[in-house]
Amino acid sequence: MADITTCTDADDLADRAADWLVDAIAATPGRAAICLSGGSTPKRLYQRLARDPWRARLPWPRLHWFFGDERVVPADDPRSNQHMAREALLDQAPVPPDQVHAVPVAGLDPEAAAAAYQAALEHYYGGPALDPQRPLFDVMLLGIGPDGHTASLFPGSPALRETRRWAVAGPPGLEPFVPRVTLTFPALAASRATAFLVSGADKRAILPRVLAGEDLPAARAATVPGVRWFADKAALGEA
Ligand SMILES: O=C(O)[C@H](O)[C@@H](O)[C@H](O)[C@H](O)COP(=O)(O)O
Repeated sequence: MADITTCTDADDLADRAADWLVDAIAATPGRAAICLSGGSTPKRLYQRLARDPWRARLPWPRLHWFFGDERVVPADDPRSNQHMAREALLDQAPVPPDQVHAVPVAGLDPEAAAAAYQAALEHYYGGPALDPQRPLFDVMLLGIGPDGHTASLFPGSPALRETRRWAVAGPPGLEPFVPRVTLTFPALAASRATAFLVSGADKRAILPRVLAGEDLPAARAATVPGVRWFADKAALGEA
């Protein structure tokens, strides 16, 4: 049975997810890696983390920030996940700049960006092989698209079959139709704690399909033990 926190609305979802994240980090000793989701839903959560009470409760000097996927556009492009996260959180809080590990899209070559991100992940982790006893991330935040994608793992994408690399380039599956870099299932699964944030009536059709375990990327990513769901009533069809 899915562990779903039913939230009144997008603001309540952001409050509850922020509390969950702060508690998850408090339970993690030492350096901690938070992998941010893109899209629009998480923005409210990120804005909350930058302000009290959550700001005061986060151990900023020991936090490292990663991205579950990125649109291969300039870092200052409004479609960039890095751009959204910096505006909402990373440039608004005491985050050491070298602890933000954005997908390197500067050259705008998706394959090169994926390879560079893979190298950055391996450098942070300390090697190229994931140890199930030692997760890569401490917190993984994910969303679901109306087609059942998560990160930039879209239905039918070759990236769904990747078992070795942690980050790959891939085609867009939905707006914005720009090339993507995405974490793969092995990387998404390598997290101590995982939460899906699902808000809005446009998720009303896809959410029950994902929760039912249909063959969809978000459903596969949600098979990790202990996954949490924060969904508002609009997405649950209760509003
Ligand atoms: O780059 C992206 O778009 C995200 O990583 C993507 O996986 C997102 O989580 C879903 O598309 C849901 O997006 P919304 O939260 O905007 O509905």
